[in-house]
Amino acid sequence: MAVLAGRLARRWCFGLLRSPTQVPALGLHAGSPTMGTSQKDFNDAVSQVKLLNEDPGNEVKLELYALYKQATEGPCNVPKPGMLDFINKTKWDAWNALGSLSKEAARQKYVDLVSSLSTSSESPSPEAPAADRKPPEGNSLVVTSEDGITTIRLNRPTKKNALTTQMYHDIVAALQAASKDESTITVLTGSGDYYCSGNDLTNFTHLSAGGPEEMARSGEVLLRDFVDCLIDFPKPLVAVVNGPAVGISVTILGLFDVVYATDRATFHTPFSHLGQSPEGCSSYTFPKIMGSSKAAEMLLFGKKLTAQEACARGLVTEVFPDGTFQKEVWARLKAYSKLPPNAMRISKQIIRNQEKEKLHAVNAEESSILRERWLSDECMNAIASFLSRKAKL
Ligand SMILES: CCCCCCCCCC/C=C\CC(=O)SCCNC(=O)CCNC(=O)[C@H](O)C(C)(C)COP(=O)(O)OP(=O)(O)OC[C@H]1O[C@@H](n2cnc3c(N)ncnc32)[C@H](O)[C@@H]1OP(=O)(O)O
Repeated sequence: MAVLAGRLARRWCFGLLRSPTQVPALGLHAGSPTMGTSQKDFNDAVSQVKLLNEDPGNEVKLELYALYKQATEGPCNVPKPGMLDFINKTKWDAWNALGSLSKEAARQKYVDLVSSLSTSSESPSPEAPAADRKPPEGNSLVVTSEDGITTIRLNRPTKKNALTTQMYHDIVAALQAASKDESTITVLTGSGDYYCSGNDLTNFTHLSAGGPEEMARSGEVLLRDFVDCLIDFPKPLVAVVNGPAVGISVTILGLFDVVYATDRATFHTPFSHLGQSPEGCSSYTFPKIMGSSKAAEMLLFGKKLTAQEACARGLVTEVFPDGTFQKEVWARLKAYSKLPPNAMRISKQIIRNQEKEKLHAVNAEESSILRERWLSDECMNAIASFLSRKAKL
């Protein structure tokens, strides 16, 4: 039981805002009276936090962090971290927002907040049976080949299949292998309830020695190579959109040959909200597919489309009821995979060759503009906001 509680506490502490309540010893005498709440109550609450059964989410963790700092050190008295130090800046903002709240009031609020959370080191919830457990996050990409179809499956369901930098590299490698293997059709799909929530926003927190400029430069190269690989992919490429799709997972759909979607899917490109700009050649493919004003509604204003709307606009080939989606789509793909592979390959080549150069030029330009966007205040503020859990799409 203690082991399980420890494991849960550890998982909780290694979240996005790392150990917001992992703080130095209090240095106060347990039991000394304070206004309304005793120091012992406060110390007990600090201990209880580590035994929470469920992750209370980053917003609550941030609040706990800020109250703890206020209760033990008083009003925020340290310099504001730099704009790119997302996590520390977010924590600083939360502490600073408490203004001149007294230490006693902060202790009381901390104790109240902890007691409102479900705390139980005594009765941890039992482990889910094997069949109900979430798949491990280790294998973020699963590639299989069967019945003439190579399937590249995004496999980070607990993160809504957000794309880490490693996954971009792995998808490129998988596509390169698929272009040479025996299969006739290649499919991209997702595990769990989402197709993909787009670029993993924590990619922006992995600063290298070269600082933000270097990070943006390597991001530009990664993005350009990833999209180039889709432009050049020689076989029929099909997206099996098993749930909502966000950001880059939507924009690249214009480079797929066929897009099948469940009626549960939505298509969202919130670039302006994120201080970013379109990629995946969507600044070219979307106006071509749906007309310039419908494309602008998506790419400038971030209008989220239902699967039916995306189909009406030509971004999606066909929509299926969620209940029969997998069965119907895979049956159809299996039948298509038996068509003569060379004929399909040559037909794709003729279609793609009409505009291959243009697509590569668009990709280079979009990637270069994004590199500048990533260094803008608008983009950094949006990412900091997501990381602090204040903003959701
Ligand atoms: C400079 C280096 C860059 C290197 C990369 C180069 C190439 C990139 C080029 C492309 C650039 C941008 C294009 C885009 O894709 S922009 C779109 C980015 N995506 C988002 O903004 C989506 C953010 N997520 C959300 O708004 C919501 O999570 C959701 C998708 C609407 C789902 O909401 P929900 O309530 O159903 O689930 P939620 O609890 O929020 O999510 C579960 C856990 O998953 C985590 N998560 C989801 N999406 C992302 C993401 N995109 N990045 C990181 N993490 C994500 C979420 O934080 C939850 O985690 P936890 O349980 O709290 O730990």
